Amino acid sequence: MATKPVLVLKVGGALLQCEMGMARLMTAAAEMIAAGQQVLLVHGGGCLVDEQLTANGKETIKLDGLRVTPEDQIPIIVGALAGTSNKILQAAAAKAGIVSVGMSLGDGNMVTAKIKDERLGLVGEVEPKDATYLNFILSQGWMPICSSIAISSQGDMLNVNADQAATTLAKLVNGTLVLLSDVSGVLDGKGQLISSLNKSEIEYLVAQGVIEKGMKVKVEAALEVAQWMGKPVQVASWRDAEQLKTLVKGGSVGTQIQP
Ligand SMILES: Nc1ncnc2c1ncn2[C@@H]1O[C@H](COP(=O)(O)OP(=O)(O)O)[C@@H](O)[C@H]1O
Ligand SMILES: CC(=O)N[C@@H](CCC(=O)OP(=O)(O)O)C(=O)O
Repeated sequence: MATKPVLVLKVGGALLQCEMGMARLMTAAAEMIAAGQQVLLVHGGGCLVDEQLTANGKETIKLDGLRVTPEDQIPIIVGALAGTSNKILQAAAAKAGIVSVGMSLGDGNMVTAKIKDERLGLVGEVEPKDATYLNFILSQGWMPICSSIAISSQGDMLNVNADQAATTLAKLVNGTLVLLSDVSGVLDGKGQLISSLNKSEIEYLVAQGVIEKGMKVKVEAALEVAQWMGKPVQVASWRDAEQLKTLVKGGSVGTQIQP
C-alpha cells in the first residue's frame, strides 16, 4: 500500500505565545501520527526575534516582509529561532506524547543555502538537497521540528524566512504543505476569508495592497510550491480548532492556493 505524503505543517511565531494554541496543535499532530500520518513541523518565531532584538537594543528593518539581518544580530536571531522557539515547541510536543527531534535547516545535509540578496545581509535562500536524515526520523514515527536557521557552505549562519523554509522541506519530501498562521487564511479587503486563489488573483490582490507583508511572502511561497508540485497548498489558522479537526480528517482548510 502506498504511504500518504508527509504532512508538512508550518507554524508562525505567534503560536509560541499561546499555550492553548500549542496544546491544540500538538494534540492534533499526535492524533495524526498515531493514525500513521508522518508529520514534519517547520516553525518561525518572528515575534520572539523582535522581542530579543529589542531587549538587546537592536533595531529591526523589514524589506517586503523579510528581516534585514546584519552580522551582529545573528547570535540573537539564531538563539531565538534555533534555540528558544525550537525548544518551546519540543516541550509542547512532549506534553502531547509526541517524540520529536529538534533541528534546523542546517542539519543532516537537508538543504543547500546561500545569501539571498546582499541588501538583506545574512538572509538565506535554500534549495532541497538530501532527504535521508528527515526520512529516517519520519520512518521512526518521530516528529521533526525544524527551525529556519541554515548554514552556507562558506560557514555562515543564515536567517531564512520560515514560510520559505517550509516550502523547501515540502519539496524535499514531496509532502503536502499547510501554512498555519494566526489568521483563518487569506482575507479580502473586507476581512472575509477567500477560499481559493490562483496566480492572477494573487497578483491582483498584491498589486491592490490587500495581501501584504508576511502574508505576501507566505502566499508567494505557497504558490511557488503549489506550481512545483501541481497540487494546492493550504493557508489556514492554528487558532481555529475546527480547522485543525478538519485537517486531522484530511480535509481542506482556510485558503487553497491553486497551482
Ligand atoms: N490579505 C491578508 N490576509 C490575511 N493576513 C494578511 C493579509 N495581508 C497581510 N496580512 C498579515 O499577514 C499576517 C500573517 O503573516 P505573518 O505575520 O508572517 O504570519 P506567520 O508569523 O504566522 O508566518 C497576518 O497576521 C496579517 O497581519
Ligand atoms: C529572513 C526572515 O525574515 N526571517 C524570519 C524568520 C522567522 C519567521 O519567518 O517567523 P514567522 O514565521 O513567525 O514570521 C525572521 O527573522 O523573522
